Amino acid sequence: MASSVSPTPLLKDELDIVIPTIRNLDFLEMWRPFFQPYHLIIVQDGDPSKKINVPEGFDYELYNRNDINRILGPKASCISFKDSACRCFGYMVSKKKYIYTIDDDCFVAKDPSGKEINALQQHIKNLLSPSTPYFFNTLYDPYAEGADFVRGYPFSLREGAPTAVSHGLWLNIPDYDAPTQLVKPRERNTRYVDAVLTIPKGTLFPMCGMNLAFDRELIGPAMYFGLMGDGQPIGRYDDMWAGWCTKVICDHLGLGVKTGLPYIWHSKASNPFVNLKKEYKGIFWQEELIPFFQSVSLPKDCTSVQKCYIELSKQVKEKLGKVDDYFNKLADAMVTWIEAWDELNPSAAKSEAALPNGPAK
Ligand SMILES: O=c1ccn([C@@H]2O[C@H](COP(=O)(O)OP(=O)(O)O[C@H]3O[C@@H](CO)[C@H](O)[C@H]3O)[C@@H](O)[C@H]2O)c(=O)[nH]1
Ligand SMILES: [Mn+2]
Repeated sequence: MASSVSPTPLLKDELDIVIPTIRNLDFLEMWRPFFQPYHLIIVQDGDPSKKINVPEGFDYELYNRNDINRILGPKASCISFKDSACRCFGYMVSKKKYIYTIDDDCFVAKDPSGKEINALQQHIKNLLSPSTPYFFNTLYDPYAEGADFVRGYPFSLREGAPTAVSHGLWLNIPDYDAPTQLVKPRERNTRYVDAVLTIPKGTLFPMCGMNLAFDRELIGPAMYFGLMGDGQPIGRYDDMWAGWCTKVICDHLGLGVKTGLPYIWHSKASNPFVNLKKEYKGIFWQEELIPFFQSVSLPKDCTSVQKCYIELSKQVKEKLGKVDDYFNKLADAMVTWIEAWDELNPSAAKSEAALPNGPAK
């Protein structure tokens, strides 16, 4: 039987919540019932002299730009400034097995019955149950209560693959790109789709960083949110870049990526004109980036996330450096990120991915 009815463990000592912010964190009041047991890692972006108020009763550590520069020294150059991409610093300094990252304009959503959604609990459920990247289950998540593998699903594949990423969605303000926001300024997402899907092996997806959880030990070093914001020619492609790198590495290492439940309520539409300026180059660059990631092949001796990521950075430099010099800088920053990661996580740096590479190709 694929589904299990045991209660979802809290994992309160195994999971950190990472929040990038330029605002006060009053949104936490609404999440208190779900987030209070957890340790928060707050990455304060922008002016480090600004005081960020954290509501009473939360256990947290807060890092501003001065802290990032102090901790990483010259390697701080790989952490974006004045962009939510800075959140990946929180992934690096965490010591926990799991990460949940959420934006400070995301609130508790309600399901169609009116019940408040504990997004964190659903992400934990998603991460603790296997994925099915090698064969699509038409009844969606076979490990969910009340579901299973359907007839014709090979029994040899029903053990599934370890889940590395749980990608949640958003009610109200959808994560649209600027052109779509401009054309449909009043569109709101009111559709609650009660499904969790594994993204099939060999398929990329647009990963949004607003409501995202992942197994830091399985895939953490791939979750670099790139060079965005101040001094960079592009923004709002931080999570996209991380998602494309993560997916090709998950496919290579035999790990799964899920998308769907849980929903959060995204309350604030960012300015579409500001977003257009940030996204502009990305909108045509991605027509070259996607074929690149679709054609990425990682050698068999890339048996750890770090080795995969370094190999990927070489291919980025070789194949995307000619698209724009930005990708030469990004490829170098990818290496700096891994160096910084391994410096802050020395024990993990030595561990190899002890995971099957999925069924023989
Ligand atoms: O310079 C900044 C701007 C914002 N933040 C913090 O990042 C998140 C997201 O900010 P916001 O909600 O204003 O922006 P969105 O357009 O909704 O962000 C989504 O789009 C993508 C941006 O790359 C990403 O998937 C989502 O984050 C908030 O917590 C801000 O406080 C920041 O740190 N620095
Ligand atoms: Mn937002």
